[in-house]
Amino acid sequence: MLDHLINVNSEIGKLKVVMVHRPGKEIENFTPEMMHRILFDETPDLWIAQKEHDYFAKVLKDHGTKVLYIEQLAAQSLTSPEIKNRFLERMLNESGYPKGTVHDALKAYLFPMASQKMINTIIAGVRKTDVDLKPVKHSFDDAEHVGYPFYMDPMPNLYFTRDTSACIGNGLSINRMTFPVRRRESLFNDLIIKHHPLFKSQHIPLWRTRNHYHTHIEGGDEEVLNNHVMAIGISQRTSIGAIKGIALRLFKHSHFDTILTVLIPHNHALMHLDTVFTMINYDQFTVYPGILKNNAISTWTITPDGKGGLHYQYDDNLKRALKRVLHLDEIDLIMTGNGDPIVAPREQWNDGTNTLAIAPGVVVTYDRNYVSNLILEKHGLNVITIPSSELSRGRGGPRCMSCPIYREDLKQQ
Ligand SMILES: NC(=[NH2+])NCCC[C@H](N)C(=O)O
Repeated sequence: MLDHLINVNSEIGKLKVVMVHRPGKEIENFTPEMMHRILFDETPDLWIAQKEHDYFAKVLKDHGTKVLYIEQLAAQSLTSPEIKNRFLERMLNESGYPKGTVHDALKAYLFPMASQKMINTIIAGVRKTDVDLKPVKHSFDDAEHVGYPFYMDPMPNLYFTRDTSACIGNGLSINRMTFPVRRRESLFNDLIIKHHPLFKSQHIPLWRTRNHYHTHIEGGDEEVLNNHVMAIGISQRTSIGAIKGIALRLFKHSHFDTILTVLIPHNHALMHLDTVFTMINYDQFTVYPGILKNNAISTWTITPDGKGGLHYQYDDNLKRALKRVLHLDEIDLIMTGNGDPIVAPREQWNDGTNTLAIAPGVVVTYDRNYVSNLILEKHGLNVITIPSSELSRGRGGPRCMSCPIYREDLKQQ
């Protein structure tokens, strides 16, 4: 048993413990007209997606990583009827049913289930036809939901475990997600950190909680570059207010003293910093060329101002900013799709930039992005590819599908 289970002081330290989610019924339990709202661009084939995810998990295990499943951790955290009841009430409340007839019917349907079945059912979504409740005809309260098939929406994005929480140092950022469809996911992280036997007695510091209603941050934007420097994307999913909040907390209560913020286009394709920039070795990074207009990009380096506030240093050159904060003489920015004007956007769309380092210079990538993979190999990376035809339809890659909990500290920091 590791003396403290959360330890992430880099993006590249050997990955010892990771949390994932095996895609379930939730990625087939939606219609094409729901896709935009639930942040999907396709309707994946569940059976193949599960085979692909099992392959991903096996690659991690074969390289010495303990793979934990969030759905199992959540069920194992329901260690008493009181904890189960409190969790379900929070889930029903955030699903729109704080009380009333629908609340009562959903409670009667879910609470008697065994813990794992209840967790899996919540993730998969609850249809109106699943529940023993005859809707009141012509009810004004239901007027907006007539014909909508669900009482509780499915959670098809849960297999992107990177986003709802981020392990930083020995603590955790539990995230207020940007879009409603993903907001309930971090209830699982909250449950696990408070009640799972692996975590509850570890007094894990929280750098951010999900209880923020005007700011949002997602783990795809939170990159731990080393044991005192983070990179955080200013993106469609992470707001300035959230960055200021986590910076103040980290600077006051942790060994982190520098946050390199990177302004990226606010859109679905480039939704998180890790869709356009990842660290893969001591001095090597993947970068999507589409974020570098004439090689320029806006960055602000945030550091403590010595009076309890924040100091900002602007730089429009990513390479210069990275060398400065990481104290590196030279760095290797490896372009997605080898910088080709057609291949780069195409492979970025299928997460060719979204690599997962499992050790310095050892990366897991999607096999479909063969140009990006080849250029990584030419730059000396050990590239381990995984099948991805269905997993990629959720618009996330290997880094998105993994929440590192424990990485070995690097010899050289
Ligand atoms: N870290 C990441 N890049 N996560 C990708 C998440 C994809 C998911 N469909 C969403 O839009 O939220």
